[in-house]
Amino acid sequence: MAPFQTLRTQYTSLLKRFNASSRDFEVLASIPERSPPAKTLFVLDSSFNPPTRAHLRIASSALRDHLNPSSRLLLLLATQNADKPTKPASFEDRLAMMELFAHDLRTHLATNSASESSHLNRDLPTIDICVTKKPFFIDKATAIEESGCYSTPLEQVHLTGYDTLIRIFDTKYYPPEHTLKPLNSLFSKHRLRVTMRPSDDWGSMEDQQEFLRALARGDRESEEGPREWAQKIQLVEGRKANEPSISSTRAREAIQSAIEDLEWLVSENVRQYLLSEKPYSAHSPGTRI
Ligand SMILES: Nc1ncnc2c1ncn2[C@@H]1O[C@H](COP(=O)(O)OP(=O)(O)OP(=O)(O)O)[C@@H](O)[C@H]1O
Ligand SMILES: NC(=O)c1ccc[n+]([C@@H]2O[C@H](COP(=O)(O)O)[C@@H](O)[C@H]2O)c1
Repeated sequence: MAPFQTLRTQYTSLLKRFNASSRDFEVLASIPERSPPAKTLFVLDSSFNPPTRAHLRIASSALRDHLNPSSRLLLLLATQNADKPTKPASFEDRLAMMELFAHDLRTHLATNSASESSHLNRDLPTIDICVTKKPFFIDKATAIEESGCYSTPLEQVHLTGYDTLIRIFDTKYYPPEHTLKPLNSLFSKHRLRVTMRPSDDWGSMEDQQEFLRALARGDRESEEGPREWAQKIQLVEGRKANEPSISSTRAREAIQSAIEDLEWLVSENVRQYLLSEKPYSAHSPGTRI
């Protein structure tokens, strides 16, 4: 692994090249660099601000469930968000942390799968560090398809949390008709694997399962969301009831006021980067407001 500052400098120039290009999607790095052709793409789209152990669980559980030597994981950073304005850390810090997270994830998979399945150790998935300018899932999926980086047709499995599923199904994002019809381009070829995220804001596990049952009953057909789409969405459990909830917000708060909590909020190399490079400090070279 390159030293932190080298990593950051590398991503600064890769990002500059991407921003200056007309491309909507680019693979900036692959870990390891050489890899067999992919047959299924798992896509974890996130702000990675910073990457957390929740992201680690989402990705590792998907990769373990669909064990296949030709599975590929894309860690996808969107440089434009559908709702949130850009805030620290800088994109180059986030990309550096994504690469460190990719190493942590591969170590986690190797360590935790040894007794369950010896072949995963040999065939740890390749992880691509990617960027897109597209904030919406329908456009991200098309940008990946059209990038020429992967053979086509190739199924994408987008890994999201329940809060993101709700926003994918919010017609406010689809002008001018404001129906669910634009999602057809996603569900005709691709799938969602959604981790439940019970909370006061998003409801209990039962409430979250009911969302999918309602779709399967045809409750969204009046908005042009056919019931068959429910078969393309897999809901999986996230944290156990007795485990604390993890989010990037919580990790950012821990940096300010409870630095010891970073141990269970983020993976080890990401923690080391946060402690050494201080990407959320007001004096960080890349801080963006
Ligand atoms: N604890 C979690 N449980 C389930 N899904 C999660 C969890 N944390 C993140 N995700 C999902 O991972 C994806 C990327 O997450 P995102 O970058 O928005 O993280 P976040 O922790 O929600 O960020 P922030 O706290 O900065 O709003 C989203 O689809 C989100 O729903
Ligand atoms: N309808 C959509 O496709 C839709 C809606 C809201 C957010 N998003 C995206 O989901 C991702 C996660 O969003 P947050 O970082 O706001 O949780 C971001 O890339 C964001 O742009 C997509």
